[in-house]
Amino acid sequence: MSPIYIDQNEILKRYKPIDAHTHKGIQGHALIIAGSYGKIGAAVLASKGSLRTGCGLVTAFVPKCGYQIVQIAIPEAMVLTDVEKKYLSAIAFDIKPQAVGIGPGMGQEEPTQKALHEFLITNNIPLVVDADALNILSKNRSWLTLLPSKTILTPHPKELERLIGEWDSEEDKFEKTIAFSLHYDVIVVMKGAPTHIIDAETVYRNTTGNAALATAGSGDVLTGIITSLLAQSYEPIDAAILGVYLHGLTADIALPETGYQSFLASDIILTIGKAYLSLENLE
Ligand SMILES: NC(=O)C1=CN([C@@H]2O[C@H](COP(=O)(O)OP(=O)(O)OC[C@H]3O[C@@H](n4cnc5c(N)ncnc54)[C@H](O)[C@@H]3O)[C@@H](O)[C@H]2O)[C@@H](O)CC1
Ligand SMILES: Nc1ncnc2c1ncn2[C@@H]1O[C@H](COP(=O)(O)OP(=O)(O)O)[C@@H](O)[C@H]1O
Ligand SMILES: [Mg+2]
Repeated sequence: MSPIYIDQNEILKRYKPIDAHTHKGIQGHALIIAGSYGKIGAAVLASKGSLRTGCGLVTAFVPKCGYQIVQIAIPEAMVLTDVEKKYLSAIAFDIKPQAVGIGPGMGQEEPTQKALHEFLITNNIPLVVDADALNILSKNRSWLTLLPSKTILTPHPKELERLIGEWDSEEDKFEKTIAFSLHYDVIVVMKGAPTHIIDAETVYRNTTGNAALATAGSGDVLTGIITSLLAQSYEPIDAAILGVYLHGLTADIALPETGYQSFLASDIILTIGKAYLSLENLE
């Protein structure tokens, strides 16, 4: 297994500069399904990450307790609420998003597990699956076959272990993840230092990012970034590659100002603009 390095060359092959005549109606609508009582912040971080990455519209689907929080934290986002107060129990919406990001801060209550199952049975919108949605799938492995082809899964190492089982070496970890990607026809973003992306037998290795990203919510923001790119019509593999690269690049750009310790997940969101601008300068 020799990886393809995700560097400036790989990014410029994939990056699509903005069309001067675009408008919010064709710039992509991302739906973020996330949050539970005490973890509405995860929905806020993912939704804000989506908006800053350039999709035209973002809707957050959250439990009722998240309504005011998201509206106040992000006036640009629209909010739909579940019937339940503290957790998700029935995922229903009458909008037509081009991509859905599901899982950050969602918890694993029984009704939430059922809601995810029912959503997956009918959903055919391109999907990013993270955090508790991954943990629920690990507990209900037969539901993995319901994922649309080339769904993007974004596990951190513990979530990956829950999905593929324990590994006894790095090589074994990659072999198991490749087998998983092939079996379920999904893209696996193996988050870490560095992050690898597995698309069937192809392995990509990211070249951006640093230890400043070891902070609460940085994965939630990545989910928002990749969902936004997917909503903007990037192919799933390109959304995963560009998303992971931009996410890491924000930490590299911000580091001289924040240092490792004081960097927050919100700084990723604030620095996405500079990360994009650095791509424009490369062209
Ligand atoms: N502000 C918020 O609302 C936040 C909500 N969050 C949500 O909280 C829920 C729980 O997420 P967690 O990831 O904390 O819980 P998990 O139980 O999935 O993961 C934590 C465990 O994984 C291990 N781990 C994590 N990253 C690792 C790495 N790079 N290498 C080795 N081990 C690693 C940790 O040591 C720990 O044992 C998720 O739904 C998540 O989205 C978190 O993102 C934190 C912020
Ligand atoms: N030391 C590190 N170097 C580079 N990237 C890191 C490091 N630690 C964490 N990250 C990145 O930060 C993100 C953490 O995601 P995750 O663990 O899901 O966070 P959370 O669930 O709190 O949002 C991943 O994208 C991971 O690759
Ligand atoms: Mg996470």
